[in-house]
Amino acid sequence: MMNYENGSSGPPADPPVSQAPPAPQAPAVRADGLTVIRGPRTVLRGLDFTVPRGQITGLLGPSGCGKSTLMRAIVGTQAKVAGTLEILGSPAGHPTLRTRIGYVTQAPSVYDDLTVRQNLDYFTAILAPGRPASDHRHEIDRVLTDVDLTSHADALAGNLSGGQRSRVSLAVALLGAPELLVLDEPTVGLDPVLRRDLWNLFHSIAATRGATLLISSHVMDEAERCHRLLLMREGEILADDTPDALRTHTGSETVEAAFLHLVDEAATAAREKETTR
Ligand SMILES: Nc1ncnc2c1ncn2[C@@H]1O[C@H](COP(=O)(O)OP(=O)(O)OP(=O)(O)O)[C@@H](O)[C@H]1O
Repeated sequence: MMNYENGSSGPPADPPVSQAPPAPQAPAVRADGLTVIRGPRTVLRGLDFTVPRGQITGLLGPSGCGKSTLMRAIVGTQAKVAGTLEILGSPAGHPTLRTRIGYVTQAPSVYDDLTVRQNLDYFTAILAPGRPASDHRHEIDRVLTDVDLTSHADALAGNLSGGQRSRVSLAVALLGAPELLVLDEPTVGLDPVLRRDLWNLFHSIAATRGATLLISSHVMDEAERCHRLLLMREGEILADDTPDALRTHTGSETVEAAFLHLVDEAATAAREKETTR
């Protein structure tokens, strides 16, 4: 005999298809005790941080503090990585991440003797081997529009300006609509107008595609353009916060002043630790 609880006379209504709450989406990056050794040096020392999805996180710190090393670890090209490093819910370097991450290194990786479109054709063929070129056309047109290079599609990459070549590299990274874009100092050496245009492009990529961008820079004024910041120094994370919160917590007017405040604070804490030994 059926036993209906709650006093109703009929059978219970069908349960919802899934009563379990949706699993929270893993952050774009989760690091726990992340340590990297390069040659004789410990370059990253036990980093703990997360990078949320759908936002622009700036990775800022002086030259040599370990920004590129951290990015290499995130994209899975760095050896001697210890601790936990999860990217989009999978361990860094997992083969399924290859098409989900776009990476632009400091040196634009484009072939000078190919046109912009030929470069994109070539990299698309690597990303999706075996697909006929006609299938890629729409996507290549889309990334050319994204980086505003449609009118230079048939120019030889070797004849482009530095800023245009950087944008070709970015277009290559955008192929396949990756969920995470890792950009290593993409604005270095560019004039202020190009830098502004690139930052506008980064914001439009985050807003229209919902992509996560991790962008390194050693120019502190670029910090103000990020949703969140990871401030690094000598292989450690000094702060992980929004630009507003950083300024407020340190009583500083600019992120640069906040950074210097945190450096001084860390030095004082280290001295105190030393004298209490
Ligand atoms: N192949 C290597 N072997 C040993 N040490 C290395 C190697 N490559 C880099 N390093 C060291 O690791 C540290 C971090 O370098 P990394 O390139 O990550 O810094 P960065 O913050 O990206 O610097 P920049 O802003 O100048 O690009 C530096 O002190 C550097 O000397």
